[in-house]
Amino acid sequence: MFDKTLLANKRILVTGGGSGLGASMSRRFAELGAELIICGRRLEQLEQTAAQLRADFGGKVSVARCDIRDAAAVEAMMETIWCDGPLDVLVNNAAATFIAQSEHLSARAADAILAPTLHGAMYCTLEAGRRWIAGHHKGVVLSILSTSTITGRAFTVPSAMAKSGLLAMTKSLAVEWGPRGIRTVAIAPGPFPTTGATGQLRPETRDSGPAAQNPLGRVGKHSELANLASFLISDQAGYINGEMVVQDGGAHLRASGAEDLLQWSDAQWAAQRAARTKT
Ligand SMILES: CCCCCCCCCCC/C=C/C(=O)SCCNC(=O)CCNC(=O)[C@H](O)C(C)(C)COP(=O)(O)OP(=O)(O)OC[C@H]1O[C@@H](n2cnc3c(N)ncnc32)[C@H](O)[C@@H]1OP(=O)(O)O
Ligand SMILES: NC(=O)C1=CN([C@@H]2O[C@H](COP(=O)(O)OP(=O)(O)OC[C@H]3O[C@@H](n4cnc5c(N)ncnc54)[C@H](OP(=O)(O)O)[C@@H]3O)[C@@H](O)[C@H]2O)C=CC1
Repeated sequence: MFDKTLLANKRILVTGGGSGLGASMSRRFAELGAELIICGRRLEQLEQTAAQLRADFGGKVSVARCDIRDAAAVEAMMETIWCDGPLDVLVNNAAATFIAQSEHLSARAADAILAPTLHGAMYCTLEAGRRWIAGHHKGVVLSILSTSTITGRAFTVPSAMAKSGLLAMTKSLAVEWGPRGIRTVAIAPGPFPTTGATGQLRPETRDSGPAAQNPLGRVGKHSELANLASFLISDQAGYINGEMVVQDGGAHLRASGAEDLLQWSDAQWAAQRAARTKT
């Protein structure tokens, strides 16, 4: 689909690049010639993904153990990265969510979602952006958002709020940082099976799965998202700025993806709270 050198000479940080969609994007970027840095909280998971990428594609892949909720840790990670040269691309991928009745959300629960999803992505963007501007270096920020930015989404309100905030960041910085040579773009994926999404959104406990609800009758393939991401961060997309591309098979045109949960009984919600998974 792409020239094998599409991302040659690009140095890319993928937050949450050790697993899920972050790992799938990292894989495609490495295949297209990029140098990668992947970050997350679980060092062993990062090392395992990096070793596989090195073995498969032979390029340079580094890992950074970093909890992006911690602004000082993000700053330290960026300092370390810049010691070897500037990044060219930041992919804000790491995020958290779970389904819950909003009236049962404690402040700590709301913060557990907002902290990595909104604040963490913003810390990463500001740390990369200020270095690009100081060094007169071009950059691209790709943020992985959600169609909740268009529809809102019941039962995952902090996630919908965080993703909508990042869409505002994407549009605002397109204007503010565009003149500095920095593009900001986003993808709104529909359902793509991952351990994290399955664990937190519990499709197996819901009436009809995300594939059945989708106009195309299926969930997304990781390769589809990885290819879209590769295009958006490449120079071929050099005139796309401030845009969010929806990749959901048309699902959001039909419903937000949470309507089935309106039928849940109090007993089902109690069971959900009791069975909550932790990653
Ligand atoms: C493929 C299926 C798709 C079907 C639907 C289609 C629509 C798709 C659109 C999806 C949009 C976005 C998707 C995603 O983001 S998917 C990625 C999800 N991945 C993750 O969440 C991974 C990262 N997760 C984590 O880091 C943690 O699991 C998490 C942050 C969620 C919680 O861990 P943390 O250690 O921070 O939290 P604590 O255990 O300390 O708890 C803090 C407070 O939060 C409350 N809590 C935690 N989990 C739950 C829960 N499941 N339900 C209710 N409350 C929860 C916890 O009780 C604490 O509060 P209190 O101290 O007040 O008790
Ligand atoms: N899968 C889907 O259906 C959809 C996904 N999305 C979005 O796509 C992106 C990827 O989702 P998906 O792959 O499913 O999620 P996963 O839960 O599978 O992966 C999340 C990744 O983020 C990392 N991460 C989580 N919290 C932190 C933190 N505080 N600091 C650093 N890294 C962290 C995790 O690593 P570690 O645990 O080691 O920290 C993990 O590698 C997210 O932005 C999500 O909102 C949007 C719509 C649908």
